[in-house]
Amino acid sequence: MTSMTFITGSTLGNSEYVAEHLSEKLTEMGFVTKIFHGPQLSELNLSGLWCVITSTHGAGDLPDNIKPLFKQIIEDQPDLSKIRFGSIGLGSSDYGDTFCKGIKKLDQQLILKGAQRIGEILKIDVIEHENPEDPAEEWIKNWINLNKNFLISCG
Ligand SMILES: Cc1cc2nc3c(=O)[nH]c(=O)nc-3n(C[C@H](O)[C@H](O)[C@H](O)COP(=O)(O)O)c2cc1C
Repeated sequence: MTSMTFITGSTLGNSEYVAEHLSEKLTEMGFVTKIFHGPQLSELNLSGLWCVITSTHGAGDLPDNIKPLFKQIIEDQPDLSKIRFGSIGLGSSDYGDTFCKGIKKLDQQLILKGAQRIGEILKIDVIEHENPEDPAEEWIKNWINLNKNFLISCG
């Protein structure tokens, strides 16, 4: 059975709802999922599939609950080369240049530490999408397809 780790950063809960929704969908497809809301690096298995979902707050900042993980990734320099991941950002285009800047920062650090991003970052504009779960569900179906060969090799 394939495992998927969801990691969220959230202030108001929207990113957490998206993770919970996607986790349910993947469970229906036979995945074993785990969700971590603002985890410490030490809690995470540094291999396999990750889906990182975070909003942006302040002036392009990550939410407070995922700042410790972001800092640990920069400072502890973990080897993330056994991770394949997807990135989802929630933000509002009202914020102009800082639209979805949080996920861009985190995504960049994961790649710098050797993790391989599959597919493009999904940036969900909450102005356009009253239910961010909808574009996220579409995206993850495509993302699973992009990982098909890897999933087959996992058995
Ligand atoms: C005080 C505040 C600052 C925000 N700053 C940004 C920002 O700089 N860029 C952005 O894309 N969205 C920004 N947003 C929008 C949030 O990212 C958006 O509302 C998102 O759905 C919140 O998700 P969450 O509940 O998971 O934190 C901001 C929202 C608030 C309330």
